[in-house]
Amino acid sequence: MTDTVISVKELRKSYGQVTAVDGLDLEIPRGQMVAILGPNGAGKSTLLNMVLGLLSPDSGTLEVLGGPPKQAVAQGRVGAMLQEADLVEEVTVGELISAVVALYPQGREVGKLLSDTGLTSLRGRRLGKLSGGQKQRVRFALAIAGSPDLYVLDEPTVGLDVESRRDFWREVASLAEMGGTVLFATHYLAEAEAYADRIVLLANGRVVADGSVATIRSMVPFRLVECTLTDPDDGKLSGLPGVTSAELRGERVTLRTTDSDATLFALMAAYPDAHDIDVGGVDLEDAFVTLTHEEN
Ligand SMILES: Nc1ncnc2c1ncn2[C@@H]1O[C@H](COP(=O)(O)OP(=O)(O)OP(=O)(O)O)[C@@H](O)[C@H]1O
Repeated sequence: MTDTVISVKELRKSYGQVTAVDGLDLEIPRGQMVAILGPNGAGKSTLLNMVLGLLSPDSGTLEVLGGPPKQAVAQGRVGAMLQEADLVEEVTVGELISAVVALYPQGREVGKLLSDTGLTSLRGRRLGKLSGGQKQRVRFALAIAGSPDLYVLDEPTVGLDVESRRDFWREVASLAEMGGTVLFATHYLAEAEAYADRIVLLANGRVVADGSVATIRSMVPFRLVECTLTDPDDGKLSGLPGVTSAELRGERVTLRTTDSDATLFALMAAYPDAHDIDVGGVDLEDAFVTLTHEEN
């Protein structure tokens, strides 16, 4: 059995004049939890739809579980949760989930599936009567109903409240612990930071960064120096060695710098009363903005 779950080489897809995926290479091994990040229009959904066999590439190769995506999906080895997938309104949660579980050779036990996805109390309710977040939980239950090898989740936590999000990620982590491979797209960077083993950052249909959160953060050649000053002066701070930008919020100052040592020495000389000083790397959000802007 192959240990590569997704293998993508030189993948391209355009819609008329718009190039959505532009020569993408990606290998995802079994058991990895991979977040696909990128600004609006970066090509995330197009990539996921090709992985699910819903869209055909224009060129390049794409294999899922060692064969064409449609084959892996037909074998029930891929579970998907798509943005705003429609649900039949008239049937109840229990009826739908039982019917879908029965389609799979390795369908999960319905009662356990309902409790794992927080749907037990909604079992008898018609889908048309569910709230947006409850529908999202049903979509998740459908994605995991067949105990697939690969989970493809497109913005899975949109519409979920704080507690449901936490429960959702706990469940996804347990799927990965049991050897499942998870590929998810999200705009919630904190979720990617907390749960992904690996981040693939897309911009304009290309991979601009690929690695752990720490790797992605270290790709940005800036550090942040934060401190509290009495009477900070924007112009003076921006002129300190290494500083590329200064942000002032009252007396709290954040300096972006390419040379934190030089900045710090100059800062202490210019403002001897500087206190509560923090020096650190950029966070994932800063790295995201910097790396995707460079691409543009
Ligand atoms: N059916 C379509 N017809 C024409 N253009 C499309 C179609 N679907 C997507 N596009 C375009 O392809 C590009 C990539 O879109 P895609 O939906 O893959 O991006 P995304 O990263 O998922 O974006 P978002 O974060 O906004 O969901 C965008 O420029 C988009 O406008």
